[in-house]
Order: sequence, then C-alpha cells, then structure tokens
Amino acid sequence: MQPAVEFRNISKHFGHVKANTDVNFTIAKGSIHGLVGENGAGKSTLMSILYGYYRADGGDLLLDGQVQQIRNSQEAIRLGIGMVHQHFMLVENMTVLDNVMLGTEGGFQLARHRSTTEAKLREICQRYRLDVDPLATISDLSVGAQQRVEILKQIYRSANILILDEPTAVLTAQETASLFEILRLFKEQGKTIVLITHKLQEILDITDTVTVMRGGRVVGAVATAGTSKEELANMMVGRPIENNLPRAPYKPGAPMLEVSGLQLQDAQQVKLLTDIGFTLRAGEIVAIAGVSGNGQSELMEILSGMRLPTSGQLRFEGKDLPFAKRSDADGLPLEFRELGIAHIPEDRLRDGVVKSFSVMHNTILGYQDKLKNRWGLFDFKAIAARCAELMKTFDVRPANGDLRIGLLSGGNQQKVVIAREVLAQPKLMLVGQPTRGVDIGTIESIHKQLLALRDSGVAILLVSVELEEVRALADRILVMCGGRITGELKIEEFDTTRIGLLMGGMHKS
Ligand SMILES: Nc1ncnc2c1ncn2[C@@H]1O[C@H](COP(=O)(O)OP(=O)(O)OP(=O)(O)O)[C@@H](O)[C@H]1O
Repeated sequence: MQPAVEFRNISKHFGHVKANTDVNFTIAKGSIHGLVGENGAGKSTLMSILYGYYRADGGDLLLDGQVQQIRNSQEAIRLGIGMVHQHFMLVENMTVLDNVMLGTEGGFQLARHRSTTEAKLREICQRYRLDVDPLATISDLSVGAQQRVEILKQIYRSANILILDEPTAVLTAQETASLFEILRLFKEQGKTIVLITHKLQEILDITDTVTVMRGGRVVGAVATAGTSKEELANMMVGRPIENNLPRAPYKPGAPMLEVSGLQLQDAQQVKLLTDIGFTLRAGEIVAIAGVSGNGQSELMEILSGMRLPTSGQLRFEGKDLPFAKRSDADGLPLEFRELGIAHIPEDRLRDGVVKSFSVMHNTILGYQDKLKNRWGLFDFKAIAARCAELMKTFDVRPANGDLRIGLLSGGNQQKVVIAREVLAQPKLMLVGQPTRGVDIGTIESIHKQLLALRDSGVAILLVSVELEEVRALADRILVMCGGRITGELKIEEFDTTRIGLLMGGMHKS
C-alpha cells in the first residue's frame, strides 16, 4: 500500500479544548477513506490541518512519504489537496465558469482564456459524468448541482486528494447515488478521497478503510469489509446504540394545529404550496416526508410565522393565528413563542443561532423577555446557571457557555437550539431536519427528547428527508411532492416503496 497521506502524532488545541491529540493514521493512495466520530471528535479540525487552514501544534504531516509544511490553503491546493466544505464556497450570482476561475487567476480574465477554461470544464464534466453547465448561474442550481460545481472546481485545480466534509447531509437519495458514482470514477483514476460522514451505511457502501475518532484521538482503524454499523457505532460512542426507542401508546388529544386551504405563490406567481390541509393533535408526531425542495421548507416558514401565505387558514388551539399583523420581513415572531409554539429551524446557522453570540446568549434567544427580573433587567447569574444546567442535560461539548456558538461543532450547535426550544415547554413544536449533520449518539438523544415531548402531550410536526428518522418518530406520515400533500399513512402502514411513489408524486388511485 502506497500512502497518499500520513498523520504522525498530530495535535491541535484551541484554548483549553484539545481538538486533536496524537493523531496517527495513514490514507492509502487511490482509496476511499472514511472518517467518522461524534460531533466535536476533531474530524473537521484534522482535515482543516491537511487543507492548510489550521497549523498543527505538533506532529508531522506526510504527503507521498514526504514531510510537508502546509502553511495555507493555497499551498494545500498546490500540493493537490482539494476540499469540499459543508457550506459551499461559491459566489451565488456568478456563473460556474467564473466561480472556477475565481482564485485561480486573479485580475482580469482574457476572453481566450475563458473559452479554453470553459472547454476544459466541459471535458471534465464529461469524463466524470458531472452534470453541470459551466455557463449556469450558481443561484439557479440545486444544492446537488452546486456541490458538483465544488467538485468540478477541485478537479480543475488538479486535486489528487479530495476531502469531502459531510457531503450528503444536504443531498437527496438520488443525488447521493450520483455523487458516489463520481467518487468511484475519481478513485478509478488513482485519486484519493477522504469522506467525513455521520451516515454509517454510506461508510459501508463506498469506503475501503475507516478511521474512527473520539475526543480528538483515533480510537480505531479498520478495513470496511471487515466491520459493521454496530461495531463502528460502538467505537464512536463507546456504547451500543438503541435502534427502537420505547414510546407510550398512541393517544392523540385535542387538535392543536389546524391547517386548511393553504396556498403560497412566489412573486412570479409560481405555486409553491397548493391546498395544504391537515390537523395535528396534542401528543402525536406527524412527519412530513418528501424529497427536499417540495414545499416542506416553505410550509415550516409559514407555520413558524416567518413567512405569510397567499391564502389559507391556520388555527392554533381553536383560534386563528395572528398572521394579518405580520410582514415577511419581521423575522421570528415572539408572539408565536408566547402562544407556546417552538421552532427548531432546518437551517440552524441561518435561523437558529446568532453565530457571533455566546452559547449562553443563544440559549435565551427568542425567550429573553421571560428571563428578566422584576426590574426588567436580565439576571445574568440565573441565565448562566440555566445555561450550565442545559449544557449538562443535553451534553453540549465543550460545556463552556462563554464560547462563541460559531466555534462549536455543528452537532453541538444543534443541541443548543434543541435544548432552548425543549426547555421553553411548548405546546406545539415545529421541527425541521433535527438531526442533519448530527452523530448517531446525539441522534438517539434528540429522538428521545422528541418522543418524551410527545409522550407528555406536545404536538410535534416533523419535517425530515430521512425515512429512518420518520419511521423512528412518527405516529402519522404526510408525504409532500410539488407543494401538495400526495398521501397520508399511519405508522403501521410504513412502507418505503409506497412512500417513495408518493414522494415522486404518484397518487394512490
Ligand atoms: N476555531 C475554533 N476555536 C475553538 N474551538 C474550536 C475551533 N474549531 C473547533 N473547535 C473545537 O474543537 C473540537 C473539535 O471540533 P471539530 O469541528 O473538529 O469536530 P468534528 O468531529 O468535525 O465535529 P462535527 O461532526 O460536529 O462537524 C470541538 O470541541 C470544537 O468545539
């Protein structure tokens, strides 16, 4: 085995946090290498060291057997390392071609150079079956296509080692399958891939070897062919994971949320939601399943008061929701929270947290008025104590409320958002993709929290593209396609083929 990358005793700390401690492992050339571990285990930090974004405090990094000092990302790119980040680094209002040329050229672009680059991009797209038009504008592309642009950019820059940080978190099942095809072609060309993912099935499907990290250290390195999901989960979390969580019998109570005749059109009169109607009762979890981009996000925006519908009726506990007073630009409405409606938004970075605020300040966002003392002032001592308690209960790591939340790993940010909304003791909980980018141990604990809420009588509306999640949590399932509800199933009727057909818009005749 010829190593493409070798980590020797790599360590990195941020203040008191030891993100990587004495990391040792090797990635074989021409292989697909999986990197797994809990949120905050140190995977992104290690890959950021390889990509020249961070400098290690100690240890050596070897590429093709040679020790390399990678001082910045330009050097990493020059050494043939490419990285596709969780959040794409693309300029939305520019074309694919301009995005690829950006940063590689600098200054003015000659027309001739543009046309040769365009031709080269078309050739790469054909070779790697990347379905991307070099002249398309980024903002017109789907998430999957934008990711292909990121990969195209790396191949154009002659990357031999491609690092993908949770690439499938935002992809549909079909998009994931086509990404894996591209990765296999990449491997066939003798190139090396590092895949960070929380989805253990993907590890089994596509990788050759896996390294498991926990608490900044490597705790296991195995050949994929000789391992299993259970073994990997055990290594990651240090205990077995429960697949079927217990729940109280299904006893739905009074209607909590009644939605009828909901329509939404955009400025160009395109119908985004058509005739949405359903009732959600206390003590039940209704899941909305569907391929992302079929109106689920818009529906959640309306239900959480972030967006106005074109028409339709919404009732909460038998009374109309106060929509007429609102304008689109108002942001998260406090009065919804006062009514007892909590919201875990699907895009936690955009709508769930203020990145530059501390963890502590984020734990009171939206509920700040409730936490003032009788003189109308914040009692910071009490807020800090509440935050410390919350971090303990929800296992937020590191448990430091003064840290800017943007510095926590994605999964730990999500735990803070969920803790904040659960602690508000809502009557209705709107939950969008609660476990996106979250490790399996944390998924288990988030699922337990949601089931406990349901058992205590809270009405929960869950939007999830993960059918496993829908199956684990839902009492009833509504399937959405093209802005409509195409079918409804009870959990006993759960059937992936039937749901798949409804997700594709096939109505039951
Ligand atoms: N710039 C930073 N400043 C301070 N702490 C940081 C910084 N970057 C990462 N950390 C901390 O280092 C630890 C490792 O984080 P890292 O992002 O590498 O984990 P991860 O395994 O990639 O997690 P996830 O699966 O959630 O993405 C975490 O405790 C995190 O809070």
